Amino acid sequence: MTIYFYKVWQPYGCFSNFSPHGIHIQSTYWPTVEHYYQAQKFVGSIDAAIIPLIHAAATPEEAAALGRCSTRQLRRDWDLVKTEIMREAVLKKFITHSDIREVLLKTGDEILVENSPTDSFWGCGANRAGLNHLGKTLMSVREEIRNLLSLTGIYE
Ligand SMILES: Nc1nc(O)c(N)c(N[C@@H]2O[C@H](COP(=O)(O)O)[C@@H](O)[C@H]2O)n1
Repeated sequence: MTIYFYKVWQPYGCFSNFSPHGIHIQSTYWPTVEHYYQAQKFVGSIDAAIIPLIHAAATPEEAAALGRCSTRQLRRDWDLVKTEIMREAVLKKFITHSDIREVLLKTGDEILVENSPTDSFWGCGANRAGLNHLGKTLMSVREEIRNLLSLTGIYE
């Protein structure tokens, strides 16, 4: 059975990057993965001044709106690095928060799909044929955590 998720208040909402699960990365605390991901778009760009505003955004929706502003210049390598940046943040989220780690592990080998009607890169898009990179990232993180647990048990 494929598991579809999207909004935080829907089933499996903890898989959304908008879920309220903070992460520490390189000594900085980010309130959600979405805050971190949107801010990384501007590292090293001439519009890097937006980063503290994204960091301070009251909600992930606000962080996303700031990061999606089309008049600002993204870092040049964004398309090359964004999937690895996302993977690092999502892995950190599920290593940090044991309750949602259990939810992820309990999905077994089910296919996970971000059911975004508007995003066919991170999600499946309106026709459900999109690339689903967030779902793929979650499945890869699930596998990595499973392997880490079986080797060391360090997250117990
Ligand atoms: N608009 C919106 N609402 C949500 O609740 C979402 N989960 C998403 N998807 C996330 O948006 C991010 C991609 O943003 P960019 O298009 O690269 O600015 C990514 O975290 C998706 O999972 N969107």
